[in-house]
Amino acid sequence: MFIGIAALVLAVGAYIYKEGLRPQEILARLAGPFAFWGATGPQKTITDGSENNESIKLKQLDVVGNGTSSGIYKADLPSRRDKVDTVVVEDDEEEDPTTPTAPVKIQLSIPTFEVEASGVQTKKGKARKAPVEDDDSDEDLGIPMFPALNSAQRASKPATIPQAPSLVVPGSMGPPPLPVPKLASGPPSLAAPGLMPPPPIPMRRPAGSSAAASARNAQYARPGMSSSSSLVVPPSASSLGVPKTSSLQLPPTHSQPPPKPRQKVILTPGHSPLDWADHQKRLPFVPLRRITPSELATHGARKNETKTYWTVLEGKVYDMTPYLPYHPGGEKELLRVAGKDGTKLFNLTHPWVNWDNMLRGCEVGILVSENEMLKKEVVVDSSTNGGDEEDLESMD
Ligand code: HEM
Repeated sequence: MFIGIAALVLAVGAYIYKEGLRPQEILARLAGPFAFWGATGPQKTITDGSENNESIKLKQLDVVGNGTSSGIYKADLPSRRDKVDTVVVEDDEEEDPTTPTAPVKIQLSIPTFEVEASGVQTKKGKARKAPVEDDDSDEDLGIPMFPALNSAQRASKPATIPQAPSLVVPGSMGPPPLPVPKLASGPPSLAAPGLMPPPPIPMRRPAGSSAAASARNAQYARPGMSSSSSLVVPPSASSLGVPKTSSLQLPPTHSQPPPKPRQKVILTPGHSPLDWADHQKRLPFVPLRRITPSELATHGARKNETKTYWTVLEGKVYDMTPYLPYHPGGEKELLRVAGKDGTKLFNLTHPWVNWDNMLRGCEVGILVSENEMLKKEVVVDSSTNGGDEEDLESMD
């Protein structure tokens, strides 16, 4: 008895070892003969289409649609297989071939997952051959169909994973950041963000902005930048808050008023400066004498019966009549000082001109006041000899 039981156990063990059955499969084999007890529908068997054509019993769990053979079946696989390409369903019942086929869903007991066989076709009235979804994971049934989120397989294949931040496993090395294209001569704002702040956006100044704003913007101008520096308005003392009476007042930007436009006239031929120099040498000598302002006035521009025009420069009286056609500024300008002292206006116009040398041949005397002329006349009358020439020399 004992030997018989031992032999039976050994035989069963050898069979299990030969078939490579798992515990679930063993239980399924043992419960197979009693499966019809819980059957809710007709019994079906499927074959895997392989050479040994091993049959698999099905237990219909649910009916899909009107087809009697369509539904969800529970299959008890007799053994482990690498692939089940084709499932042939042998129906016990006769079916109408014209009945539209419906998908057959097979729930395998080893392991517990569903194989959906779509497009089931009737074979010779009774048999059905339907392609079954390939089951490559039959050998590794305990491994999930897809790599787990924290698996090394997913982390080692960053290229196949979309670059979505949510799929990056914490703690693992994610894919390297995409290279950001940089322009060699582009502004810093085109570089990778976060390296340096973007440059300040140039704000357009409102019309009538103060010169202080220009001074603030001037600090961004590089020295030697003529384009920007020429457009920057130099700050004035008032714009910088410095009172005009303060000793810290900035020097004026313009030390003198802007020069007036040249007023040179086109001289007639033969009246150039060189011509005047030559003409001056040939002027007749005129003895110098004392000239009062009243006499000077008779040689003015208006009410002049003498038709000669005199002026006074630094106390010397000049007859500028021969110089009128030689004056580069025109006769009209020269006649403005006729009959009066023209020193101030002369120096305002062209202080660089050596008038003493230019008008040497035009000198007629010296300007004396009316009182001095009267005193001199008294002196002359009291003396026996006329001393006019001595007096003029002493005056010089
Ligand atoms: C009376 C003695 C004067 C002499 C000898 C004289 C001589 C000259 C000379 C040599 C120039 C040429 C300067 C240059 O090219 O740089 C000149 C220009 C001129 N002068 Fe006179 N001048 C006299 C009086 C006056 C007076 C009284 C006025 C006006 C009120 C006047 C108005 C001018 C003007 C407007 C120019 C042209 C300046 C310019 O644009 O270049 N001048 N004068």
